Order: sequence, then structure tokens, then C-alpha cells
Amino acid sequence: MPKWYEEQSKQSDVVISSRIRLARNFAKYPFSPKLTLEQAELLCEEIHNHLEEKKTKLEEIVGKYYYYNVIKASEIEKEALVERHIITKKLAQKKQPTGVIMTEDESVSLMLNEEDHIRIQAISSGMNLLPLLEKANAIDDFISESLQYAFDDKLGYLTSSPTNIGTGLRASIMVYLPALGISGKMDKLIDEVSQQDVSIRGVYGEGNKSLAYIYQISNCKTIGMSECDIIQNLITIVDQIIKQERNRREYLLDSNFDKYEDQVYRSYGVLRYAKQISTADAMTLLAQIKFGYDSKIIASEETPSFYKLMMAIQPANLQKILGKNAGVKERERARAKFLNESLPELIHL
Ligand SMILES: Nc1ncnc2c1ncn2[C@@H]1O[C@H](COP(=O)(O)OP(=O)(O)OP(=O)(O)O)[C@@H](O)[C@H]1O
Repeated sequence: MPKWYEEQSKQSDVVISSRIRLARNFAKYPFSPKLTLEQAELLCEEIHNHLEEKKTKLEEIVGKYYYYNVIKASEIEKEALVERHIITKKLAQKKQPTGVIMTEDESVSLMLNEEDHIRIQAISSGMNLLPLLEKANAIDDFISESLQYAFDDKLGYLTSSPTNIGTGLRASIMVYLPALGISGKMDKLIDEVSQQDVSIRGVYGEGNKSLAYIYQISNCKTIGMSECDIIQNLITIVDQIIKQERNRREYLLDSNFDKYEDQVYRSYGVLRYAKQISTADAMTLLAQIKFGYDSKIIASEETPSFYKLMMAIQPANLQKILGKNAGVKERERARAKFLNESLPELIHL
């Protein structure tokens, strides 16, 4: 079964993926930070049993899924799930009982006892927020058939952190903004969108200097607006950012094609032949090669899925591919070998 990050989507020159998550809590338990060990265990067990009892019905909504007992997993297993966005760092680091229900294609995961009792997450490639919201809402309805949520008529869904109260919805689009990044436009953009209740954060690295120019753009406000309005506001802003990014790419190539052409070929050459490489260097070079493909500077018979490669070379997932624990040096050699073999031959344009 193909994973969400293996699918090619429209607008893939800028948009990588969409994510919807709903934060929910159950009326009969205290919020997660206040749960005792026994309560946390009971909570996970109750949700898991409830889902198992009606497994066929849930699988009609999400497809084939399995339950993963996070607390029993090795550190590398947990880190690999974080790198593939199935669970959050917060869940991986939790000392209390937790669990995750995840589908085979990794597009849906239900995190138990994270910051809230349950976090429903749906991801897909491309710009796809409304269908994802529909799927998350179907899961939400299914759960609420037999477990009562903490809900207030005025406030909406009650959540552990006030920043999620109301709809409990976080909608997000992961994007690739090399031209805006290279041109030093990100600070201004981050400032502008924050005035419209939207935040932009680097996915890899800290702050606005994201590694590989990958950012997630998400809603800040969760209350006082409907789910559809929150999403529509986000889509409008992301559409504008896509336009700005494309215009800037055109400008950069028009004004200095030779420089970017050279950079793309150099990056390709290094990744095809390097013998050892760090995650950060490999991410940067992959981003430059992607820029080359999207700008039609280079091409191959089949365009590689860059985001799939980026996730595969992260430390934990690389060790999973290797099938063993490996130190930094061994990983750097394995990463280089993996990329040497993964990049296709170029065809001359
Ligand atoms: N559009 C997206 N596509 C794929 N993964 C995403 C997307 N947006 C966020 N993620 C991933 O989801 C995970 C959780 O992200 P984040 O911490 O922003 O989530 P959140 O649910 O909004 O949490 P919080 O309540 O702390 O704000 C991270 O692994 C992040 O990279």
C-alpha cells in the first residue's frame, strides 16, 4: 500500500502535504497532565477496546489500521515514527501509558494520552484540507458514539491547553519555499501572516531559518470561527504564498540562471558520488536538486519523491532501513550510499 508521501500531487513544486488534527478529551477523566498512572492506563485501554469492538466500522472510514503500544517501543522505533510525522515528539517522550492507532498508509493516526486524551490526525500529500477534515470528522463522530467528550455549549471542545479550545482544530500545510528563503523574505512573511492568525514555522531546524526551506503553515485561532472558515482562511493565505514563491523563483532564474543551474548540478553531483554525508547537508542538497527539477533545469525519466527521500535519510528511519543501530559515522556513510543509489540518471534537456 503506497504511503501518503509516495504520492505525487498537484502543486508539488511548493506544497508537500496537508494535515488536520482534532484535539479531544473525555468528560470522565481529568486532562492528560493531571492523570494518574492508573487513569492513563485505563484511558488508553478504554479507547483501544472501544475501537477494537467496532474495528470493521472504523476500517470503513480509515482503511486497515493497527495499534502500537508506544511505551514498549524502542527509542529508535519511536524516533522513526516522529520523523514520519505519525506521532509527535511529545508523545514519544511521554513516561505515562500512551498508544497510537495508525493506518497502513500512515495517513491517519490517533494519538492516545498526548497533550489531550486523543488527537485525531489525518495527513495527505498536496493541498487537501477539506477532504481531510471530512475524514477526521467521521472518525470524531465514530468515537463520540460511545465515549462522551468534554464539551461546553459556549466554548466548544475543552482542551488541555487553552490554545486549542473550541474546535480543537489545527490545520496545516507543509510547503517548500526556497526562493522566498534565498531572497530573505521569510521574516516579513511570518510577520504578515501572524496578523491574520496564521503561523509559519520551520519544520527542520529552528525558527524561520528552516533546513531545506521546508515550513508548516497553520491556523493559530481555534475558537470563534467555524472549522470551514479556519480552513478557508488558511487556504487563501497559502494560495498567496504559493504565488509569491513561484514569482520569486521566476525572478531568481531570470536574473541569475547560470548561478542556480551550476548549484543544481553541483548538488546532484555531490549526492550521486559523496561517500559520507550528514542529515543537514543531504537535506540542503536534496532541496537544491528539487528546485532544479521544479524549474526544469534538470530532469530524469521518473521524478523522485523528494520528501520520501528526506524522511528516509533522517537518523532513525535510516537505521530502520539498515536494520540495525548505527553511530554517526556509519549513518553518514549509509546515508550517502542510499542517496547515491536513489537519485536517478539525468536526461539531457
Ligand atoms: N502539513 C503537514 N504535513 C505533514 N506533517 C505535518 C504537517 N503539519 C504538521 N505536521 C507534523 O505534525 C507533527 C505535530 O506538529 P505540531 O507540533 O505543529 O502539531 P500540533 O498538533 O499543532 O501541536 P500543538 O498543539 O503543540 O500546536 C509534527 O511532526 C509536524 O511536523
